Amino acid sequence: MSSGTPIKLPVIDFSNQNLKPGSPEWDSMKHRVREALEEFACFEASLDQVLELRDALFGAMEEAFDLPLETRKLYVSDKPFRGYYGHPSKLLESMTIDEAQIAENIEQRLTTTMWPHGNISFSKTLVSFTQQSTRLEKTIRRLILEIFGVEKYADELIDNTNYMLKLSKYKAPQNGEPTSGIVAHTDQNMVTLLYQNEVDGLQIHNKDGEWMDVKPSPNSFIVVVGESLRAWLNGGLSSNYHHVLMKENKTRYVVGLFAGTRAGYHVKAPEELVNDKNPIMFKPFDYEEYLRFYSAQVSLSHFGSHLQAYCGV
Ligand SMILES: O=C(O)CCC(=O)C(=O)O
Ligand SMILES: [Fe+2]
Repeated sequence: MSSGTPIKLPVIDFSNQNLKPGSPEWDSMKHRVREALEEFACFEASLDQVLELRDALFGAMEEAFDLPLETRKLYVSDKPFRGYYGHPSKLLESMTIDEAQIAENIEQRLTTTMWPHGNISFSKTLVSFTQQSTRLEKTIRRLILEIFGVEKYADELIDNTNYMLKLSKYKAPQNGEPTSGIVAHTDQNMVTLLYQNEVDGLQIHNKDGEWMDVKPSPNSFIVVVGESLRAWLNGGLSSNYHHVLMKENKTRYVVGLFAGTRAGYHVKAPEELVNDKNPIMFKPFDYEEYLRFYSAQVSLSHFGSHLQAYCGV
């Protein structure tokens, strides 16, 4: 296990809520996002507004996870969501929310699994967090599509997005030795945003295949490109190899927002990105169907590019 070298990822500020596509600020962010993704397949997106939720979010997670269960992961989706991400044994609750019912649903289905009598303030915090982070993700995806000159597909792609919120706790190492929190992988979805408490642990591969410690600021999300976006862009971006190594003697809490595509939507590179020099890399696939294949491969401890094995051309 590698101790890792500290790295400061490029930080791109998304706090301006009036940011308009086509404005000079938008164009300069686009260039910075492109540079960051080419170099690291990863960057920090800062959003000052999230600081208002920080104490409430991690405070409630500490309380909620302080129950007999070892690990708690909760899944929230803003559209009907079936299946799971990762190991089903770790799935505590899967649920759907829609704009109108978002607060009520979280209240009833999510917090009651942690607090038998509900927890209104935590549900409100989660609703605000979901709204802030999904909005940020959509902006980032628009910028990325523009980088590749295919922004005309942004609405369609975003409309076919399924969001999942995963709340995770990583226990401090028991005997002082660095302990694996999550094994090395690439994300299989489109884009992931990670928001953590003050305890670091995420490591990413740099271009030379060395592990780098990621140290995000309190107002930053770590943005990770997944395999589905790589496939949709016909290999235009790489997806980032990462894992979690727990080194500090403290508990780490992370909220991850996973943007994937909904069942029935075929992930397929637009024709603009396919030509003689860049032949199509993956056959069109349904993300949810692919996830079933992926989960089976992972539980058999098979490594390598699962997407390549599933639908590589
Ligand atoms: O906890 C983290 O920082 C990373 C989690 C992760 O990589 C994942 O859930 O896919
Ligand atoms: Fe991941």
